[in-house]
Amino acid sequence: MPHDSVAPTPPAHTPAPASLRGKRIPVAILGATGAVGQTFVRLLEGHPWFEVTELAASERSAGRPYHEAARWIEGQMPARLREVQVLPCDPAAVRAPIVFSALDSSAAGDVEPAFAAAGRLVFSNAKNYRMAADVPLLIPEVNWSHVALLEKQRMLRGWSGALITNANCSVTVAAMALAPLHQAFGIERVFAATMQAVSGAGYPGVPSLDILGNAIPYIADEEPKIEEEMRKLLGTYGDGAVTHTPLRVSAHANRVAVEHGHTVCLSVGFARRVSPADVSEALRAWRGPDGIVGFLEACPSAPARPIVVTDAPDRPQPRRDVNAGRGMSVVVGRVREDALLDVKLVAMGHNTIRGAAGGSILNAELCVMGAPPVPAGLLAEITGAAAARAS
Ligand SMILES: NC(=O)C1=CN([C@@H]2O[C@H](COP(=O)(O)OP(=O)(O)OC[C@H]3O[C@@H](n4cnc5c(N)ncnc54)[C@H](OP(=O)(O)O)[C@@H]3O)[C@@H](O)[C@H]2O)C=CC1
Ligand SMILES: N[C@@H](CC(=O)OP(=O)(O)O)C(=O)O
Repeated sequence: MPHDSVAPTPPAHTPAPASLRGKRIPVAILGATGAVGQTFVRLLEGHPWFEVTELAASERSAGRPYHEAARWIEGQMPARLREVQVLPCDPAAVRAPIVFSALDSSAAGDVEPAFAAAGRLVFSNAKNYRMAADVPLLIPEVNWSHVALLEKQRMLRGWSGALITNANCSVTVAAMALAPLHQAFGIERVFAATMQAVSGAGYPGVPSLDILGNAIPYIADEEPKIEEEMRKLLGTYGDGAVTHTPLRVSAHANRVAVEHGHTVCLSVGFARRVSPADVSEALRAWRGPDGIVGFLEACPSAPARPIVVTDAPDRPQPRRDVNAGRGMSVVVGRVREDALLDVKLVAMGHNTIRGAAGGSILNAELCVMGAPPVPAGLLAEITGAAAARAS
């Protein structure tokens, strides 16, 4: 299939924004021992703008060298981090101005606001604050305009830092496929059935005897998250708030014996007559909102194409397509007429890269670039305060 399907590698050496003055920004990873935390470590190793300087996790891991605290899942742990001592998730112990959170939701609720209150720019993967009215829930190509919420958030909460969230991994895959169609034609109804990889359940996750040779038609809390987050992601920003789109969404969430890559089968009903050919054309042309395409092109983690459309009758497949765009592209195929709604299609994307760590890193890259409407001076304020703390 003609797409840029390659294994994840450190990002290309994109020129850094002038504001960095040749220096990389120190970043910390909270929840660094887990499946998403380790994906952050892998993706950030060799990153041209960010340098992982601190790793934090629970009290069970704090004080131990990283190689002892983390059971490394994929490839090799970067040698330079093996002996780094894991810190507790406490802003008094972790100094970096930018914090990537891969925390379990049981910890994220208290820890993430504590870091934002302590002047850090927090990029969260946890579910806790995604639906809060003053918290941006971002997929850059889908709804970057929602980052404008930060202004209100910092004022209302009195935070010198800020909190930005990522969407649930299944809804990320679905929303990337639906956003171009919603913008072009207006979607009224969506039926979504997922087939979700085991890495979505974290480490150690689902017991092997439950999942091998099996499919489990239940993932706790997943279906309401898909339905609600979709309406916020596809909503519009104006006057300091995001208006959720009045889309009717019905989701079925299933766990399958796949390592990485969430597949979502979608049937879509539009406000007007739309053909499969119209859908394919809109998906192929889509790059995201005009205002940020130039910024995205300069981001080391952005894929050349956010959506890769395939005409092959049996794709996308996680094993073959999950690393498209270094895990940052969503692959869409099987676009065809639907007897119940209008058009149906299949979307698949990497759950721990686009659906989690890679998505957060892309959000951070756009903030570093100051891609509008990021509040003016946000990064300078946060890194300046960090420099003052360090001196
Ligand atoms: N896996 C995926 O595809 C996706 C995951 N997410 C979300 O990302 C987050 C991380 O997921 P994942 O990596 O899969 O989960 P894991 O269970 O693999 O990792 C959880 C991490 O949280 C840490 N942690 C747990 N409890 C505490 C605590 N009380 N205080 C501090 N740290 C704690 C763990 O540290 P320790 O090792 O010390 O226990 C570990 O580092 C979750 O919120 C998840 O919902 C979002 C999208 C996709
Ligand atoms: N529930 C997802 C992963 C996840 O952690 O989602 P969330 O961050 O929305 O809880 C899965 O199992 O594949």
